[in-house]
Amino acid sequence: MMQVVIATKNKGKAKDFEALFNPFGIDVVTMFDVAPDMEIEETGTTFEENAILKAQTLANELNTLVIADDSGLIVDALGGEPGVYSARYAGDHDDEANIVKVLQKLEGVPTEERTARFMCALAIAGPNVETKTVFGTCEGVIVEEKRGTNGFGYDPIFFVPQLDRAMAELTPSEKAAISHRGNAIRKLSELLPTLLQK
Ligand SMILES: O=c1[nH]c(=O)c2ncn([C@@H]3O[C@H](COP(=O)(O)OP(=O)(O)OP(=O)(O)O)[C@@H](O)[C@H]3O)c2[nH]1
Ligand SMILES: [Mg+2]
Repeated sequence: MMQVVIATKNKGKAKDFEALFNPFGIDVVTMFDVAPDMEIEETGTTFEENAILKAQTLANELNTLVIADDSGLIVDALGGEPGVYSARYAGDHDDEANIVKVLQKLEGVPTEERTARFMCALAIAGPNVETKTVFGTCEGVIVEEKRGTNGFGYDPIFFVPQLDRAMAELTPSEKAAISHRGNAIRKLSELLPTLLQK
């Protein structure tokens, strides 16, 4: 079976990538499988910088083609926070604490001002290719209470007007069809055939 290596240690992201790649008969391999002890410090100040950093570091280590995802939530009323620091906004990878912090900061903010978007930068790096980056977004509104149990991160408070449900109320394939990650992958897939020929 064909496989793609993703430079991630986030199990929620890995599930998103499975929903995106498995329908094409492609297996998803993560750092848990190929580099469980490796820690990549995200020192960049943009999604793009961190995605490139993660993709190149793992690609150099494995000498193979690697995709990395750096992503986050941008809330307009919070001046773009939590942004690049989404995973560590309240506590390090503490999804529940991160949600509580966003909801507290938005207390009293009316629905029409609770607009937000998920951003995803995907970088692809490998031994014989020039590193490439693509971006995907998904527009939404931050609701006042959690809804649904699917997905990860901020999905329970991210309402998708297009589907009239929160991201955490979508099935993995429904999320894949509209998410920032799905939109970025669809751009990357246009580049993949050229990249893989090199
Ligand atoms: O509700 C969400 N649905 C999503 O679809 C989503 N995508 C990103 N995020 C948030 O942004 C952080 C990424 O930070 P991030 O790119 O550094 O990833 P990470 O540290 O979790 O894993 P890794 O890939 O770096 O190993 C994540 O932890 C989440 O808080 C999401 N939240
Ligand atoms: Mg990270």
